[in-house]
Amino acid sequence: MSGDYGRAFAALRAQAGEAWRDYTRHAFVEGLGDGSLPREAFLHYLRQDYVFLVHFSRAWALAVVKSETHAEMLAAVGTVNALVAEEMQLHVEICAQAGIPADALFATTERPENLAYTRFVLEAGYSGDLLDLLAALAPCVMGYGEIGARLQAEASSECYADWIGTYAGEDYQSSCSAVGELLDSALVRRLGPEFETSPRWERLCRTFRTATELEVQFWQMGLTP
Ligand SMILES: Cc1ncc(C[n+]2csc(CCO)c2C)c(N)n1
Repeated sequence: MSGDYGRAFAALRAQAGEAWRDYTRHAFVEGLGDGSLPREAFLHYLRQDYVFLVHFSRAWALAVVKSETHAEMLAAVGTVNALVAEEMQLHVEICAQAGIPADALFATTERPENLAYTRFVLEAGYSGDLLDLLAALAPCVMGYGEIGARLQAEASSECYADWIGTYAGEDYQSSCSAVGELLDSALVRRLGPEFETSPRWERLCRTFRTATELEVQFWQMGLTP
């Protein structure tokens, strides 16, 4: 169940092994699918996720800075816009319906698991190039694509159908494919067509795996409001 998110993603996902499974089949995820996730945990997750998206948008803005071609800039700036104008907006609306106003969202105290993840991603980009940054960003983007598509097919409850529908939807799935293409072309441009044989590949794999492990910690945090 890996969608068609490109060649590099398939290789990175395969080498992440157990961590990828722990992330995409976490108890929090299964609870979204069968409706057993307590509402309180979901709202706590959404509040934290709003703060996450603030920093994640900054990381994608850094991808614009680290781009070397117009095509790379276009892909990165498109993601910044989707995040700020759509995904963050969706969180504001869901939270407003649950009685959490927008200013309270922005003032949410960041949990350490949240801080660790986003600052790890930003640091990968600050001290590295676009490849280091994309290796840290990819688990988040493609993982939710994979989770959404699987839950859409398997979910046994309508409880979290909106959330599932957002990530299973055509718009989101095509943005995952676009990020997959960006990752493949950025790798070929910098490391050549046989990028898996480059001395840099192992470190990119490690960055991807660490970000995946931080996603697992983020779900775990969601279960403990
Ligand atoms: C902890 C956490 N991980 C991943 C996502 C999903 N996500 C974050 S940004 C983005 C858009 C493209 O980069 C998507 C789908 C999330 N919301 N929260």
